[in-house]
Amino acid sequence: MATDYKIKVQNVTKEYDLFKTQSEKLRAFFAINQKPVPHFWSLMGISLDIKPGETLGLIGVNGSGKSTLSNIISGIIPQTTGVVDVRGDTSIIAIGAGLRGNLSGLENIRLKALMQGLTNEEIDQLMDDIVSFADIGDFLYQPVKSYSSGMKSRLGFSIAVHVNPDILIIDEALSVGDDTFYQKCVDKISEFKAEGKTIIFVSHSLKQIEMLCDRVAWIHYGTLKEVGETAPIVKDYRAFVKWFKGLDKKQKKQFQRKMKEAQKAFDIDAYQASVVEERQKQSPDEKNVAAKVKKDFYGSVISEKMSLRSRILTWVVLLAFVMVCWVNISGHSLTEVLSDPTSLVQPTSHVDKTGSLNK
Ligand SMILES: Nc1ncnc2c1ncn2[C@@H]1O[C@H](COP(=O)(O)OP(=O)(O)OP(=O)(O)O)[C@@H](O)[C@H]1O
Repeated sequence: MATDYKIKVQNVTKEYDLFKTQSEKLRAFFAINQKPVPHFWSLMGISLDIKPGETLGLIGVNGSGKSTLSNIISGIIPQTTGVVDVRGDTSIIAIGAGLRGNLSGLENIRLKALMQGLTNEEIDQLMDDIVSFADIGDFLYQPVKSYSSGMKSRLGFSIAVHVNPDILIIDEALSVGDDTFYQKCVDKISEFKAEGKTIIFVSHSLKQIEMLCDRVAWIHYGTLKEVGETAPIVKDYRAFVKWFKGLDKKQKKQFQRKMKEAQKAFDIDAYQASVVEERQKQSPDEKNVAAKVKKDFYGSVISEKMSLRSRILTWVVLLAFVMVCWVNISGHSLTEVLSDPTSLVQPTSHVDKTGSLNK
């Protein structure tokens, strides 16, 4: 069946637990954390369709959630709720995304291409093109951790555009290259556009956005503020930036604090209820709306937190493991312990060669 979208994002949220230490994280995992952990909602319900062959720009101030959204679409991180339907292979270019610091540039090319599903023969055929586009000279043989951000971006961009993805996601990767490389990238993006590929372009450069994007989504502190034709959205965003710049230092801080507080206080259940209400209003005859919305919210999501059932199961497995170890150490047989658990705390008795019972 033909589809009218290449990527569908519906009611997508992303929650982060703001743990202070690793042990706090571990205790929360085993549900033995007493202190409540503050939460932060990086995305608070984004719904958006991206059409096949379009270039969609993502704009917004620092920390608004652009990278979170593009990472969810490219499958790097899971969403907390919502549907993300991506119809094709994605390749993401962010500064250093997916590059392994301890491997050389050459090894990274092979690894990333293999991960994109290419065979070794296909990689061998592409290798010269990738190397020549990246143009990083002998650094190719050095570990990527020694690269500058510009070099990482060159390598990442070159790999991503040569593995021939259906969907290209470019997250700020053009902001760190020099002019020559920038032009090469723009030409490559235009080539992709002409081939009818779908592109998501994240950038703070409104000039680049205006030059490359058919439509723009303005992400504003975790919400989708506006989406539509490039010119009017960029105009509105410029007006917001001008307004913000006009505030004094204290007003700016206050505004940012207010927005971040709202992201901490976001109530996912209230949001879900509002989606149910909206859907009921739109289609009053539809049955089981609440159940359907619940399925849309959580049906395609692998929870990062353990459910009560999983927690109980984990504890049972752990206790069983400790018990088996204890039985082993104690010298009693398992059947003996199962029939009389108190024998675990009693000394082992055994029959010696003469047939007498020793304790
Ligand atoms: N792993 C994490 N743990 C906690 N908070 C996170 C994590 N990753 C991102 N965030 C928070 O989520 C919010 C959105 O971050 P994101 O990187 O998506 O923003 P952005 O719009 O891409 O910002 P920028 O323009 O600066 O790149 C930020 O407030 C950030 O601090």
